[in-house]
Amino acid sequence: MGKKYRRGWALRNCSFRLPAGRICGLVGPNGAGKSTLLGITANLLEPTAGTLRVFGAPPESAEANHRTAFLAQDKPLFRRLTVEETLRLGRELNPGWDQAAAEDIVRAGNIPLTAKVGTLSGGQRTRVAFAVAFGKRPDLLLLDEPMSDLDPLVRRELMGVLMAEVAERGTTVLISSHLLSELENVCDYLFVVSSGGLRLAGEVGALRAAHSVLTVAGNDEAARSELSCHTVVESHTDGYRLTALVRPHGTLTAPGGPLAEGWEAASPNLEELVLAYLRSPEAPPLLTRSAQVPGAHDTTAVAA
Ligand SMILES: Nc1ncnc2c1ncn2[C@@H]1O[C@H](COP(=O)(O)OP(=O)(O)OP(=O)(O)O)[C@@H](O)[C@H]1O
Repeated sequence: MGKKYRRGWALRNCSFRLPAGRICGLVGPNGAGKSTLLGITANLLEPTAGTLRVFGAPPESAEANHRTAFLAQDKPLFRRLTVEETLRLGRELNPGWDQAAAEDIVRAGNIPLTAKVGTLSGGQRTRVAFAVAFGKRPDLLLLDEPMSDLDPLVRRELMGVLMAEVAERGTTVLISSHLLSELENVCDYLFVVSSGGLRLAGEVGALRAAHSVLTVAGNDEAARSELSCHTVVESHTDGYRLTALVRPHGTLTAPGGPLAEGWEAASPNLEELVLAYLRSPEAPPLLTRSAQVPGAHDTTAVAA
């Protein structure tokens, strides 16, 4: 699946799958194509090439629309409506609407139902947009940098609501964010995009297990050449230690393994993994088996 704007391709040759029931972090630098991917999934944009399927159906189908809720980056709400009227609109547009769930989220922020949306702070508006998205009781929740204007306590609270919802209902979530530490706590699946292409996709645990952070004292060519039997995603030095993120081939630390004495190996956290791939656009992409679309070319499957 791909999307071309007048300036060029925003996404290109994106064939991947997001299995249903996952909470997937969508990560990448500014302009990588994250909002474009979410917009196509939410049926606000059309792909230029290839196809995207939501629950196996086209995004424009009634089924996909009915089961999907999208919280866009700019949280579009009608400024002249009151909070109460906004929730009523949600109720009228969505057959499965859960008024109690939506009102609970609004009330927890002490937002009067009679307040006009245009008079709310940015964070309060985000809370109302969250309430509308959750009130829909979606099977797929698309969140585009949802937490950026929220204070830390509210972030934690709404993340808690998100986790409870997902645990209770098995909702599939695709959430874009630049806050890697926050994603690490909630996501069990990860997509890393850069320059319109997918770099990493799969279960966070499997992606971490497929990589190692290797360090060694010094900074010489000999040390770098010892890494050549592995796929080196990225390496850097602070002048004293060489650090590399690699996809190891074979056992690293076993006696007689491919690394000489002095090397230390550790499992990367999500932040180390993402940063290494973003720093090295030339590193080969990695999709775990569950993220691949078997036999399909230029097809993206969400909640499949
Ligand atoms: N309506 C548009 N017209 C032309 N180009 C666009 C349009 N929307 C996005 N683009 C371009 O497509 C590319 C991807 O943009 P997109 O908004 O999907 O990135 P993003 O990963 O969400 O970025 P950010 O992290 O800054 O929100 C960028 O180069 C952007 O300039």
